[in-house]
Amino acid sequence: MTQLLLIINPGSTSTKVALFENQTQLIKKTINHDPVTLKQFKRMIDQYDFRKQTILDFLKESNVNLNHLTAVVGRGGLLKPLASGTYLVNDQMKQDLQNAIRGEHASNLGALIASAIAEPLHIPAYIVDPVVVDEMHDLARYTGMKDIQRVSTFHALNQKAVAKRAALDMGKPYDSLNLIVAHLGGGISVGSHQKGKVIDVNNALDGDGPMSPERSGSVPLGPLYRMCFSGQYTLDQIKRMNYGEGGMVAYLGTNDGIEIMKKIKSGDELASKIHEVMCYQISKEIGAASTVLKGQVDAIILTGGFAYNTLTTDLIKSRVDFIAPVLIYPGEDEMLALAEGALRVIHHEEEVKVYA
Ligand SMILES: Nc1ncnc2c1ncn2[C@@H]1O[C@H](COP(=O)(O)OP(=O)(O)OP(=O)(O)O)[C@@H](O)[C@H]1O
Ligand SMILES: CCCC(=O)O
Repeated sequence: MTQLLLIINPGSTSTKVALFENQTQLIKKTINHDPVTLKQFKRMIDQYDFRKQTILDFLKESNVNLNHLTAVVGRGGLLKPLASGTYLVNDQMKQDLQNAIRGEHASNLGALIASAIAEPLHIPAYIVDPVVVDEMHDLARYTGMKDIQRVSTFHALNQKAVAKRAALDMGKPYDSLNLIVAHLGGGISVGSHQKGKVIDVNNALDGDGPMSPERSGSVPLGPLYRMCFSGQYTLDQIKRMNYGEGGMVAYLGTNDGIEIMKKIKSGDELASKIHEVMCYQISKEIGAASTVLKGQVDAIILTGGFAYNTLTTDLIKSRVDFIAPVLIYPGEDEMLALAEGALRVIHHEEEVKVYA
């Protein structure tokens, strides 16, 4: 039977919308949001009406008859730690997202907008592999500060989708392989996939791991806490140095990979240096992940927007290809992964999970 699925993927800089007939993408649009427009909204939830309207406008322009939809699928946000899978959007989930119980992120809007569109049509809304998928082993949860625990927050949807695609291309089941997946997007996460489970990963949102186009990644704690208590900065300013205004954008004034590549090609030495620093830090994180997997690594996978750049992938490759073959899957597979997650539960191949 034909299933018509509306897919909604809110990112920090854009909202991606697609319509799938079963596994076939019929239409897709990436609606890029002007940073000045987004800056007007204090909290992520304040963007709800704006983002929802842009989606509805696109569906109207594309003459999509909403009455023909079978389900709406959104990218899942900062919820309680969850097992990988497809979840029905329910009241508890919506309440937790509205209250941002685990923090602010654009993906928090995925379930809320999906549900608002699905409810009047009396069809289900789902999320798949939200950013809080937690398969971390016990050792990875500890830090040297007794009161601080590491939590799993990463590009779970794309990391899982691309790892499964690579496994298919390698002719082996995903759960028989050890893979290191580095998602190189606006944020950067490097996951250690051990036989189908992401047993360790840097927290891409919370100042852990390599710097990224718009995040600081890990910094030494001493200078950071002295800054925090110097009286010169507000909490909000410090947060922005870590998230949104940290990393490449702090040095180069832009988080746009294409613009950064243009700068490098035109001989901008600072751009070239900072790009090399980012690649060095990503390589170090991959090296660390190889110890998590005790050196038994079948492949290293580079994915996300920055994996389109051969300059980036070559620099990383030159430092890590002694560990395992490096495979490049540029961009993301998130829209198909969302559609497939919903189809698996619609076809009863997998049981739908309930958020509590
Ligand atoms: N062809 C390209 N060449 C260089 N950089 C690119 C290219 N395409 C995208 N990028 C860069 O990749 C980054 C975004 O990657 P991606 O879409 O994977 O991000 P994300 O973290 O999933 O989410 P968001 O889009 O919300 O930042 C941006 O810095 C973008 O400029
Ligand atoms: C938490 C993963 C998503 C991101 O880094 O934006």
